[in-house]
Amino acid sequence: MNINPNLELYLVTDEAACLGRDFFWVVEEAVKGGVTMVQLREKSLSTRTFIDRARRLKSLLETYNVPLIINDRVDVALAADADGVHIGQSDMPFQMAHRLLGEGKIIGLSAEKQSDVLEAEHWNLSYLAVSPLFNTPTKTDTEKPWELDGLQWARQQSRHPLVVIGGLHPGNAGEAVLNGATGIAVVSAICSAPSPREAARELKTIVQESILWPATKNS
Ligand SMILES: Cc1ncc(COP(=O)(O)OP(=O)(O)O)c(N)n1
Ligand SMILES: Cc1ncsc1CCOP(=O)(O)O
Ligand SMILES: [Mg+2]
Repeated sequence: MNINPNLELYLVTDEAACLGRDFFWVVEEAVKGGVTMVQLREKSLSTRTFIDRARRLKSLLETYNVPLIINDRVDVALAADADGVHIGQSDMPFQMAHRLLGEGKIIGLSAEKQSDVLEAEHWNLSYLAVSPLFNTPTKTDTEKPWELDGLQWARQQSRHPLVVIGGLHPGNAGEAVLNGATGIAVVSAICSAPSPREAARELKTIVQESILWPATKNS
């Protein structure tokens, strides 16, 4: 697996946000709309059910060549032969996760405050998540949102690709990229959309146009 994945549009799953629709249908529609990476984020499943879900998702995503990331759980990532893990500041430390996973796996880390960004310079991350960028009802146990000025600061300080998460939607995705994000991660903007495929398509277009914007603005 390429440990420098395409981060443009990163879907973080939440079955409760799928409005009663089939979880795998929602993810597959999102992938058909242009999602470039998927994180399986499960907070209440048993370990066995988590592994079963991860293995099924892995075989679905393989057919689209889209990497699967497991939230929090290095053991589940190993059991499902996922492409990597996402760890936060209260999860397994980076060095341990890296040692257990070995080379060739994607490792992403959440930065919730300035000292997290500075500390992360020591590690070979695949990406650093600026988390949360904006307030979001999807996750409320967070530090203060970074907002766009905080994102600009993180962009100046960090050598890593930056993913932003928290409150992203079509109305603010472009400004996130223009202020330093390499890509955006979303839960509700895709999982709860009437059409996850169309929502993903719209967000992907915005991100890609914003990446190109400085180069094309005078052409
Ligand atoms: C892409 C991405 N960014 C941030 C998070 C949040 O991780 P964490 O702070 O560990 O919180 P939980 O998601 O585990 O509740 C994430 N999952 N993904
Ligand atoms: C998992 C996570 N980590 C930081 S904010 C968040 C939730 C983002 O959800 P939404 O895209 O619905 O705001
Ligand atoms: Mg976590």
